[in-house]
Amino acid sequence: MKEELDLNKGSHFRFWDSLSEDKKAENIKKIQSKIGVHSEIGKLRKVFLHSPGQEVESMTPKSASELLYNDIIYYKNIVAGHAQLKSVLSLVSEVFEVSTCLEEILDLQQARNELLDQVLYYQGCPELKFELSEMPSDELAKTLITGVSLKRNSLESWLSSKTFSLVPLPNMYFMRDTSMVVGTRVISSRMASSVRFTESLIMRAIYEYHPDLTGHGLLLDACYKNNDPKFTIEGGDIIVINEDLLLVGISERTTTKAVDALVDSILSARTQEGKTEPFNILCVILPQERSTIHLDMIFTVANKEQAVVYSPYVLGRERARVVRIRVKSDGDKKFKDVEDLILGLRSVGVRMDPIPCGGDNPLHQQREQWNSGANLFSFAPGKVISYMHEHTLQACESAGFKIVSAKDAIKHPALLSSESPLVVTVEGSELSRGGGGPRCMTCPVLRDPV
Ligand SMILES: NC(=[NH2+])NCCC[C@H](N)C(=O)O
Repeated sequence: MKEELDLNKGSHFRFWDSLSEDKKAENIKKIQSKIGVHSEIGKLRKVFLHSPGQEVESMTPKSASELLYNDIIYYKNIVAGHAQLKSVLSLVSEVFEVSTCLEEILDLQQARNELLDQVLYYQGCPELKFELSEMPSDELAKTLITGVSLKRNSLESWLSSKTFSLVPLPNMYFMRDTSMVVGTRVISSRMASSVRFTESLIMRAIYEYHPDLTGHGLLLDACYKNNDPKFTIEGGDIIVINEDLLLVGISERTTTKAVDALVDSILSARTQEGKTEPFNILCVILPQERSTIHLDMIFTVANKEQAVVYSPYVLGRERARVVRIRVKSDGDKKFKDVEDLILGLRSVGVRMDPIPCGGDNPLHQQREQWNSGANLFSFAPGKVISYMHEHTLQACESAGFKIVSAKDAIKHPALLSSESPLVVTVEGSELSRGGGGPRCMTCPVLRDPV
């Protein structure tokens, strides 16, 4: 961001920085009931979702790829699939709709003012400030997500190739990427693509001001570190295995620079919390391809010792390189290449048996992975939500999971508390064309310990 605007004036986070170490530790205890994610599978208590709206229809075939979509998609066709996801999650957890939280913080004058300044400055349309600040909060929240068309009221705008002054946010329903809770703190993402930057500003403001969430420090404030294109980090690349182990994708979206900074932030957060045991990060160097934008496109945890994987990049000859970083509390770091992700996990005491996305046939593997078949979301140990991919579901069944459709689960919620591992399937043929699956659409805020 350019220099003139003081983006660090956010009151809560600045206040946090000024606290003594003892006060920070006290606050961390208080916030533990509000936010906390120490695994991928702990019983879900709070989760962010965004039910997609008209913003998804803002793109044309020409702009789709720039807006990070595989194709244009139709709002009507994705509503049902997303509603199934939301209904299932509402049966097991509190669901925060982002637009509602946004609306609520926009009632606070300071939050409204700061967020508007940041978004309009970043999008290069400060002239909209007056018009937008006069809007009621619900209308403003909607406008920030669906955008404002360019008014053709000058020669410059008449001849402009732009369609919008304030660009819409069609990727907003991929909640996973723009912020994340790791342990008891938040990482505010720095998006690799500018078309998603406003989303991360919105999420940062929500964590800063929303009464149900505020009260913690930021683990990494990457959102504001936006002068350096080599410093980007997105939630789809961060997988929390346990309190002492993270998996990180080094990808088109998450850079080594950002991960180095993350390691240092975790180290200082752990020091504040009085933790003395070493922690590990397994870094998976992903191929820079459209279908592997994030680590969670090739690996998601489905149960205590089971993960759905895209075998070619996790286990096969083309497998991704994996580097283990072991960090001691005195700051000593050891780097080591490990054989593959599964063995890397073993090397730090975690067993994960792979369930192959698409089964064993390379054709099915490629087709189902492309449509986010390896991207499952766990709402409790052994309870996952997946799109309907025939061969992946068969592989899950062989690995001991029962399959239940979201429709049936919504009609008979008792199905969700079955003893056996469960895959709940949602209709995703159209949603997946936005480029992600159930894990990408969810951002857990609070989970029980496993
Ligand atoms: N965690 C994920 N895999 N997210 C998928 C995000 C898809 C979105 N269209 C993007 O490219 O940013």
